[in-house]
Amino acid sequence: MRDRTQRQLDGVLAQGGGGTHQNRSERDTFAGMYAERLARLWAVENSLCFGRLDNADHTSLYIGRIGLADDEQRRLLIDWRAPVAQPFYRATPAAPMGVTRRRHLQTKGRTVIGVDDDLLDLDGLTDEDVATLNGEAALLASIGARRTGRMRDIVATIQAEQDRIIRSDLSGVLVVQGGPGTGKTVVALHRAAYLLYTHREKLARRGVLILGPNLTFLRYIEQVLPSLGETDVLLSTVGELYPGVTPAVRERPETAALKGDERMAQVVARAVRERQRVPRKPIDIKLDRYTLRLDGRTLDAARNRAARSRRTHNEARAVFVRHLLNALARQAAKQLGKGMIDDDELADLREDLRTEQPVKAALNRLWPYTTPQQLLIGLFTSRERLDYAAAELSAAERELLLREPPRKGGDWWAESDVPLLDEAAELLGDIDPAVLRAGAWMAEEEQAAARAAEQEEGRAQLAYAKEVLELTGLSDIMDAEKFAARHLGDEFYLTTAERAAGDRTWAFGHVIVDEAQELSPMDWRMVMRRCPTRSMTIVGDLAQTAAPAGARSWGQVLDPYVAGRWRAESLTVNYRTPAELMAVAAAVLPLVGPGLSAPSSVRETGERPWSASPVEALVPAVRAGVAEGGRLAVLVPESFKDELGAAVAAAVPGAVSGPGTAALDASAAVLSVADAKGLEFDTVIVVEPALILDESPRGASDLYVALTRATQRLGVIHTTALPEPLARLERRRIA
Ligand SMILES: Nc1ncnc2c1ncn2[C@@H]1O[C@H](COP(=O)(O)OP(=O)(O)OP(=O)(O)O)[C@@H](O)[C@H]1O
Repeated sequence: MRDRTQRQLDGVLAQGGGGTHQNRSERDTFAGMYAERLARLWAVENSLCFGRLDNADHTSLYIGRIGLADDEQRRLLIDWRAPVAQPFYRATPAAPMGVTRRRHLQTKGRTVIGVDDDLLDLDGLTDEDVATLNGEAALLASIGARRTGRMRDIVATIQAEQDRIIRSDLSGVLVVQGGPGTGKTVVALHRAAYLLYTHREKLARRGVLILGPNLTFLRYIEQVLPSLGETDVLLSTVGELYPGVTPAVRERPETAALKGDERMAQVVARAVRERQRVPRKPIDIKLDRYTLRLDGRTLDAARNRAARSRRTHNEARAVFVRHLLNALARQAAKQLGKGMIDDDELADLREDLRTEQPVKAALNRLWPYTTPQQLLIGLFTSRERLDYAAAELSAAERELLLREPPRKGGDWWAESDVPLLDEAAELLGDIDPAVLRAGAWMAEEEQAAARAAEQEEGRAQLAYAKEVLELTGLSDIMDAEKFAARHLGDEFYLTTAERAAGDRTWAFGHVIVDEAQELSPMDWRMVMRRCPTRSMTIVGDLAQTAAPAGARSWGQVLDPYVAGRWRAESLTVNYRTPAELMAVAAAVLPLVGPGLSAPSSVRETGERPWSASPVEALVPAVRAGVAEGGRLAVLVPESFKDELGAAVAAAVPGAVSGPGTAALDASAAVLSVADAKGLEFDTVIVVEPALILDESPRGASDLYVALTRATQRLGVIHTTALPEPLARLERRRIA
């Protein structure tokens, strides 16, 4: 199939760029399609075939990452998402679904290196055999394996409770609550692949959005989907959802919490109305031949008419302007000594006035075109505007919102601003493209930003062109720049996901939210706008909520949108953390809140978690941990991050400080708990748990998250006394 696709692609590209526009665009479409198919076929190389089902009727089926048929259309391999593959994940001895044996195949390249059977035909088996059957060996081999720094797919070992979630209906909102390590992330990713496979028609055009907690996490999971065979998926954080803004400012938790509060929707709405306020006193507009006056009544009438038009602010401006220009034209006619004038004359006068500089200036002041950025900067840097727009907040709260204006070249946006920008964009609406192009109303910096975005686009096109040429082996004979100019028109080369990423108003076919407990009410308003059909999968753990504006119950989050219409599933088995470690984490749960229960671990390792003092023992402990092999993380209080990061990175070869791709690939990384959200490591060393506990209002959740990141070994290093639940850890002397 690869050879055939490669030949098809070569054929299309060899035709060159001539012909009519339509010919070219058809060729481009085919080239894009073949290149994508080729990439997909290369991505399934590892464990292409991982299972076999032997049926009671003596037929067999092979299960794999994708489906394959031979030239006579005989099925060679069944895609894991196909309905006939379902027994591979669901059949049990009690309900064998027509299957007598399920075989897991382990392969290296094209060689089978092991098989592992579940016998589902129970004749001749003891009760004990029956109780333990369910692909345990394959599962245990998979979860006990060393971690690579990237999440792997689990198509070969999906468990029955997970399979039910993966194949659940497309429509409606599905909430999956599950403790740490229960596979929420991995199940959500497989669900995306399953839905795109099963509902290709519906979803490919609209795409699927997957939201994760931070960029490191997205790097951690991004390879899982292509290896499952999907490309119409946009991975993003909530902070990246507003095109053109990259939040980089860290703010105080109280400020973030307030900005996530749903009262902010009212604040933004009032800030927009503030831009439409008209003065009580009349305004005089001096022109060459006469002076015109706009009195309070005329202004009020124009404003009310614009408001009643129910258009967005920027769109309603036309209504406002037209009303005022009419009033001005009538006055001008009077002053020019014309008695009654007809509609045509009025229209001429109006158009003359429209281009008069003093008139333009007055209209701009009265109802200014406004971008979401301008609105929020104007609001948060002016006490007066805040007093007006945020009158319902307390004085102390308004103080939290007040900020210095942006400095040239400096970062200004924080993650919690993003849903506010989105809210503002909804109310402000688009600015007429002709006005935008004229650009005069834009601040110089914004014009520069628009130019930079254009250049960035050009660079992205070029990079893509190089990639295609390399993939197709044509890079020696074709110049990437020429290729980009000829083949990559405005839109052609964009996948659904890329188009969606650049469009704030894109409506996705399905939205998956991971670590959903962290989203604030304002975040949810934005996310819901991206999914008008409310076809969503929401996965999270209320015991892990760290964000001050995060969720305390799923009902509280969802009832405002889909009251009584969402369904809940739970995952109860922890595939990551061994029982010895989970016992320690579970002891911390009562500090998080009443009534929470920990998931049960699927395996024991015999490795007991330990504690050691003082903090100076950290470097030798990291060295010893690295020597044991695998990947290690040191999880520290936010306030110690830089200092301890620098110390460990300087003393331990291969160790890195802080999040990012480097942290995923390093043998040891020093991270805050927030950086480690959703990730896992072979060994974890938690530093100063008492400080992690005290550092934020949700410190207990942070500590719980930290203690559940390890797949093998856990240590705690401290100088400050240990919190009570950790007091009985086995003491270790670090030499
Ligand atoms: N059926 C399975 N087969 C093999 N490995 C699995 C299976 N289910 C989960 N795992 C593994 O368990 C680990 C935890 O999964 P995942 O990260 O999805 O959990 P999570 O519920 O999102 O955890 P957290 O809430 O702590 O971030 C991963 O390494 C994942 O690959």
